[in-house]
Amino acid sequence: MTRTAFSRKHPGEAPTAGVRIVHIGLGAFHRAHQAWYTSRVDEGSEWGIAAFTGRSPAAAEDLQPQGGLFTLIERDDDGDRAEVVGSIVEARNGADLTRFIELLSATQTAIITITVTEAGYRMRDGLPDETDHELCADREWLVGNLAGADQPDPALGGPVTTMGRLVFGLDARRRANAGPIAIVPCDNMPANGYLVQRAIGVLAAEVSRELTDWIAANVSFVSTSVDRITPHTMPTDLLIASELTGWRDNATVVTEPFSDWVLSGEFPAGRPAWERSGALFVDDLEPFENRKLWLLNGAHSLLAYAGMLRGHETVAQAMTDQVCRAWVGTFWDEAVRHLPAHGLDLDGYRSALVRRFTNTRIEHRLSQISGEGVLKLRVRIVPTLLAERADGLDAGASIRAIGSWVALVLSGARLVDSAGEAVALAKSADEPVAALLELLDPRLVADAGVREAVSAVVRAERVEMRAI
Ligand SMILES: NC(=O)c1ccc[n+]([C@@H]2O[C@H](COP(=O)([O-])OP(=O)(O)OC[C@H]3O[C@@H](n4cnc5c(N)ncnc54)[C@H](O)[C@@H]3O)[C@@H](O)[C@H]2O)c1
Ligand SMILES: O=P(O)(O)OC[C@@H](O)[C@@H](O)[C@H](O)[C@H](O)CO
Repeated sequence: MTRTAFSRKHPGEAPTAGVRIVHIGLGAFHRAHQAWYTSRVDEGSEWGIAAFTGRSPAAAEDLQPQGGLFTLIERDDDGDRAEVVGSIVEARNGADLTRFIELLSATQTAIITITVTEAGYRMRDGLPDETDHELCADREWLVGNLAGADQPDPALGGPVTTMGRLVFGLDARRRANAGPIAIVPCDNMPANGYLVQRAIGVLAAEVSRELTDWIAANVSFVSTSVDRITPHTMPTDLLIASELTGWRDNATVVTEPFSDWVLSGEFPAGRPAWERSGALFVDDLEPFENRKLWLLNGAHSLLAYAGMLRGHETVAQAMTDQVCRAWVGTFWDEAVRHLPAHGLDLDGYRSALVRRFTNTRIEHRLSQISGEGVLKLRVRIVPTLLAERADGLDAGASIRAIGSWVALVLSGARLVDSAGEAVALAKSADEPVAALLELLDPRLVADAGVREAVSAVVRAERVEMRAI
């Protein structure tokens, strides 16, 4: 598939728009979500996306020869529907700082969206992680290279982390006097806009007063709640895509029909009319993000750890296990007690989640969800657990989720985690359960009831522990 060939066959369907959106983190989710939302409302081809990979250049290498075009398969219980999405007009290696800086220095660039996973922000306790070696190196580079009068040449290299690259890019925009811009993180983290604002604020303050002032006057940080279950693409999906579209595509993405995007914040240089494809713009994001992070992502993490311990491999499989399903129901009962009773249609949301989780044709692997447990459990499960305990309740299902993670860690299961060193240290502590809980939140360790209940889950699981 190439853009020229596609346009020839479908005149008018995929003209190449100029770049107005820069994206960082060219994974499956960006393609199924922000790129798709944009493609549905950009009839005038005004809002082209230049998408940069977060780390490995592989996604750009697949997409660039296709001119950024890719097939999105919407996979429902009763079939697949494919469309070719044309909103990504450039796919770039994230290390291509020359193009990145050029685009951020251009007035027409109005928005930066980000999907680099929770770990990609390299934050710890709400601040840039001081123990992250790459981030420390980037901080040194920023201070050493941006404080002077001349802009460093991006062709000679520069930061490697997302936050480092953003600060470099914003400083270039300031120097180019290219005007305001909105930064729109789309990862599953509470108050993600504020988080990025804080990280960038800390790094920029180390660079110069001019940069800090310019950011305060010109950069809007938009917080978002994003939703569309998008598993990793399987090799057979590429064949299915070419059968459905007649195009050979190396960058196919499979997703569910459902999608949701709630945003809060300003777009000082304009934006696509995303509301026409269903996005919701609100003043108060928190109830929406808690509903999504706790009910959907919390249940996902519970199913991942408890389901893996029970031998399941996918969300849909785990949902057919009545034991797992009952734990999910109880977890939802716990979580909804701490959400606003009105305005969120919690019953409808839960019913929809059951339908989405039991879509057997979506192969969403528990192992994919199980990664980054430390960061994920903190925002997906711990808030409900603490709120339940504060109300004098046992928080049994929240404890099941965390206890299952602890049991898996102690069983030696290979769980991907950027906090892997700290997890390994905790695992070898005299009291590993307490040390692992401490990593998630010190308040968990301070509650003897939680410690005992988690230990009970671990003891019960270890009896039947299989090699994983
Ligand atoms: N997949 C989903 O169902 C889904 C739904 C909602 C939100 N999200 C959010 O999107 C994120 C990405 O999901 P995906 O499906 O695109 O995953 P993916 O594995 O397809 O892509 C991940 C992207 O993040 C980049 N990345 C990973 N670690 C990084 C790091 N440390 N620094 C910089 N970049 C890094 C990768 O290079 C890649 O571009 C999720 O972590 C989540 O926060 C995903
Ligand atoms: O993508 P992750 O690894 O942050 O989390 C795994 C899933 O819980 C997540 O991707 C959900 O499927 C998604 O948030 C649904 O919108």
